[in-house]
Amino acid sequence: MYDAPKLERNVDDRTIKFSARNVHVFYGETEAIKGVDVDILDNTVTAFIGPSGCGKSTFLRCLNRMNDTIDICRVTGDIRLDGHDIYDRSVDPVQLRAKVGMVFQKPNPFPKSIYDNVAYGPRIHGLARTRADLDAIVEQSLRRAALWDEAKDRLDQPGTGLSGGQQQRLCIARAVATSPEVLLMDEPCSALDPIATAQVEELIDELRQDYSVVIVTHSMQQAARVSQKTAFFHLGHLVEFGDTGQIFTNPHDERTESYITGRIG
Ligand SMILES: Nc1ncnc2c1ncn2[C@@H]1O[C@H](COP(=O)(O)OP(=O)(O)OP(=O)(O)O)[C@@H](O)[C@H]1O
Repeated sequence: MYDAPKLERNVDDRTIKFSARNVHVFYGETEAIKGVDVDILDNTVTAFIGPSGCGKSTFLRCLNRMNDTIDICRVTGDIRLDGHDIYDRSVDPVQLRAKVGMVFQKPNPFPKSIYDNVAYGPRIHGLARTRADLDAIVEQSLRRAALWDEAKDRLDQPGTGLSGGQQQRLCIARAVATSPEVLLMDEPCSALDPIATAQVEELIDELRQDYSVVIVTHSMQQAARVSQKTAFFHLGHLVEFGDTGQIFTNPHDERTESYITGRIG
């Protein structure tokens, strides 16, 4: 069983960041996402939950076109970011991914210094005119990722030399360095110990002041702790989407109830 979630999360009329309609995803002939409609709000943490293989990561990857990198994967339907079709031919997926950053399950810093890990995105996107600009972006990003104090005296040391939790915060700093509007997180704590997990969860709560955050998690406790909105996926369908408190205490669909009470999944 899970701990009762906090109920009131100030979910008001925030602006819609992503709007997805009738999204289907196929891997070859296999349909992994079967007609998903959802609106994802700004300044909100949205959790994607559901049993293994239900399509959470697949749908998450639609939001920054990471599925484009999988040859056999085909996405249909309409996904808009701030009203603009992200699958329009004029959209450059590299630019899109700067706006819609991603943090993966396993911390994956580049084999470079801490500084260069964070500076990488701003350099390739030409976001800094001078070294001082770049220094400022690196410092601000590390501060946002709650890593500055631990990293400031070792910026020239390899990112891979940090602890697992620090590496994940470095990956978050790297993602925020390109001034994204949305952060996608695919089980960002699954490789972390409980203390590092708590730090990253606290950080996620802070990040929503500036970003729309979407997190895939296997942990219902984590979804209840960090999110304001929860989407329950099952067999490629988005079965239920609503305020996190409602989903966990008063689910409307039987399948959601079965999952959160541990009967399926
Ligand atoms: N690269 C791929 N090629 C072929 N099939 C894939 C690929 N990635 C995912 N799938 C299939 O798509 C379906 C959804 O997988 P997905 O990883 O999105 O689910 P998930 O809910 O994120 O699962 P988990 O919680 O186990 O990570 C599964 O049946 C999976 O086998």
